Amino acid sequence: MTTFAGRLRLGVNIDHVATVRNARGGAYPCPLRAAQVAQEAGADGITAHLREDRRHISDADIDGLMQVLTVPLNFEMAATPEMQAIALRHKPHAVCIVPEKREERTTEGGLDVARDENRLAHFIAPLREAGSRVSIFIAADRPQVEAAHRIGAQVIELHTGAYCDLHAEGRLEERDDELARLRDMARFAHDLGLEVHAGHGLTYETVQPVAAFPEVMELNIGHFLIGEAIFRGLGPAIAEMRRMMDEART
Ligand SMILES: CC(=O)[C@@H](O)[C@H](O)COP(=O)(O)O
Ligand SMILES: NCC(=O)COP(=O)(O)O
Repeated sequence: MTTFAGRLRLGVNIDHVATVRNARGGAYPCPLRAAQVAQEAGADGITAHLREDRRHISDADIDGLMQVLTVPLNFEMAATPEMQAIALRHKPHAVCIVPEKREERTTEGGLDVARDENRLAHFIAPLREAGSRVSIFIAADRPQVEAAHRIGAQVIELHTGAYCDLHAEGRLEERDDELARLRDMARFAHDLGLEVHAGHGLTYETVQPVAAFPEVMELNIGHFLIGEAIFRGLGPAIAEMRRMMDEART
């Protein structure tokens, strides 16, 4: 039987507060302060991606988040020994394994779990044993969902970047096709027993159709909210996203 538990959670990604800070190399704006504001504005969790090149979030940011957060940390990382050691030291609530390329501007696609199944199964086992929920960031692609399930992940996060890009480019038929793929894979993953999250590139214009999928338990949203904070402040920007998510779910 299909069951859907709890309200849709909002994870606020604070990476790009660190991007602005790092543009000048100083201490502000402070990602920890952003996390605290996000918590107060209704974020159910904080997401931070410690990239191998440390272009935004730093090791010290992760240390600080582990100390100050009162909501769960979703620690995004590449499947490398260095990142595994950091995750095992901190034991965050959740670890989301993402693909990473030095030359990319942002996370361009989902992880190819199907191609790297054996290695990834061994890679995530100790993270699960340490108590972190393991999530895999993938495209809306059935073989990838099946492979994520086989390796023992508890969660998948569906990459919504393609859907959002197609919307921004006005390619509306293709956008709707991608949205249909996201909906089908959310359903399929849920029926396999995986918890389903989604995120990347979501905005006020694109969030509601994804928030309306009953199988989706969490959305992770960052870049747009940090940009919107310039105009209305971080707390109000998050509160409006929260309101739109709730509206889509009713
Ligand atoms: C994995 C993911 O979607 C987010 O971490 C997003 O990538 C934000 O970080 P970047 O902008 O560095 O890709
Ligand atoms: N995993 C997606 C995420 O954390 C937020 O992505 P974005 O909203 O910064 O593109």
